[in-house]
Amino acid sequence: MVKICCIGAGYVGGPTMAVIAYKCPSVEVVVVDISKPRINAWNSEQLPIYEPGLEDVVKKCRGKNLFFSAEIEKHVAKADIIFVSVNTPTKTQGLGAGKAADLTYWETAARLIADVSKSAKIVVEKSTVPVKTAEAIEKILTHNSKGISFQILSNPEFLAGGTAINDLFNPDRVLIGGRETPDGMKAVKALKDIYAHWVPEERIICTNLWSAELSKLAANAFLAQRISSVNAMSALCEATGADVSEVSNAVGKDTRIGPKFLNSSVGFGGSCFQKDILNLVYICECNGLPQVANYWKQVIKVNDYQKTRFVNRVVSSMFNTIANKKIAILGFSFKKDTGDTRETPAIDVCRGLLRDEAQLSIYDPQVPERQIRDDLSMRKLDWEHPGHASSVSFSAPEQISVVTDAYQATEGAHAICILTEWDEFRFLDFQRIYDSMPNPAYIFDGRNIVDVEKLRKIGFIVYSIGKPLDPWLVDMPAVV
Ligand SMILES: NC(=O)c1ccc[n+]([C@@H]2O[C@H](COP(=O)([O-])OP(=O)(O)OC[C@H]3O[C@@H](n4cnc5c(N)ncnc54)[C@H](O)[C@@H]3O)[C@@H](O)[C@H]2O)c1
Ligand SMILES: O=c1ccn([C@@H]2O[C@H](COP(=O)(O)OP(=O)(O)O[C@H]3O[C@H](CO)[C@@H](O)[C@H](O)[C@H]3O)[C@@H](O)[C@H]2O)c(=O)[nH]1
Repeated sequence: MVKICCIGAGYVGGPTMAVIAYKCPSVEVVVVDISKPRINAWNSEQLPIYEPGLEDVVKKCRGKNLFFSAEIEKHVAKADIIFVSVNTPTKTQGLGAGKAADLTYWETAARLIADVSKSAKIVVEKSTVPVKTAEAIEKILTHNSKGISFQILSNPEFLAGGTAINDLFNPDRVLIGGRETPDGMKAVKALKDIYAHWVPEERIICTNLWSAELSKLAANAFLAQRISSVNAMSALCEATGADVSEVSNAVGKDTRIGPKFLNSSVGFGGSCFQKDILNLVYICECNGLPQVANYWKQVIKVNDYQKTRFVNRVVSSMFNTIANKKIAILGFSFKKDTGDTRETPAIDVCRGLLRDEAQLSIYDPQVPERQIRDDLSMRKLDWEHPGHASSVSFSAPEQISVVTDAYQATEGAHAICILTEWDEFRFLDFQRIYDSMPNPAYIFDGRNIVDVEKLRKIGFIVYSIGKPLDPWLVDMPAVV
């Protein structure tokens, strides 16, 4: 029986390994983590992450061929294939701070593998890492390994939050990079055989190591660039009377461009896009390519601009003062169907509103109050000026209340900001909400999910990103 061990039981390690176990009953999969609470949660009724379909898959395999354990050394030693799916955040200090990937967790994992291994291993980079990381890992393993053979593969993950299980069941592609030596090719085949249990062969792409590592960063950069492109257009739409949805539709009909990922929004969030682009920028700079670095940096700058533009729109529409006004925040996670708040645009938008002394009443169907409060009070790295002590933090707990339904959040509010596209927000009783709010009652839709005409008929002043402006907003002072 092939034995797989995955180091890192997070958003990627957990779901990915659960699907491998589910699709390959003849393979034993153990997911290990340094966080005991996380492992306990994986072994409980309340899984540590929310993903549609995940619970079902886990329950079908857990205790049969899928195990979660904190005994890292024991399971690493026994495994044939070791996936490393630890976090690779942006470095916050030292060389490359604000851009480079922090590989501390990765290096710790690699050293542990070298220490405890007594037989040949295939080590798979599942985390997103800078190009050439495999070379560094190879050095750590071979210099500490008492002659044991290690093959390093790059097998980046492309799942998206909220659709992880579907993405893993039906991936557009599985990418495997390996050394072009007989042993390297043998290792690639061993991993390919795992995925071949359910992924059609033509969707399993095999490349050299560096192409696989770079393709992951490139894919995220291309995706984020599409969003920044459409968000940049949204500002121009508002200035000219064009409608960004019509523009996206017309542009996306070109088969060379395609319709996906052209939804204008308050900005992209999530743990990957910003981190991976900054990582790419750093790699370009290290390779003497400042023009290429600046090109990609602009994707993040436009994203920051979009969030600031949204906040300024709210403040300027409300006579430049929101001090002590109640503002309802609907949605805090970085997208619907996930409780993940990493880099969610809601953090920056809420902080912007709090700085103008608003009173926020926040509701999200999946994010717990503790998480929201931590996110809003945590110091946040200013990626452009990482050396500054100004990595801003915010703490004014009395300005924030976190509530358990949308009607509670909106009752008595001067304005509503929709920051996540949860389906339930489309079906709210907006007449009831309007009747509970003082006049003028505003809705700022950062996800373009409401029926603007219907809400204007009720009496709301509605702002939708990139849509023709409400007559009320036309003469308000320009934003950023
Ligand atoms: N979240 C996503 O949707 C996504 C998608 C594709 C790729 N990725 C990449 O996958 C990697 C993991 O992301 P994630 O979202 O799962 O992170 P995560 O923070 O949710 O999980 C990482 C886990 O690794 C554990 N860990 C860290 N060091 C360890 C060690 N030495 N030994 C054992 N456990 C250790 C942590 O305790 C944590 O539970 C990152 O490189 C990320 O960029 C993430
Ligand atoms: O048209 C769009 C599409 C997305 N978004 C936003 O973009 C962010 C990221 O969304 P998405 O890409 O769907 O989720 P992630 O979980 O961040 O997934 C991305 O990042 C992962 C981690 O690397 C990759 O594996 C995935 O392929 C890649 O899509 C979210 O805030 C979305 O609301 C938009 O604003 N407009």
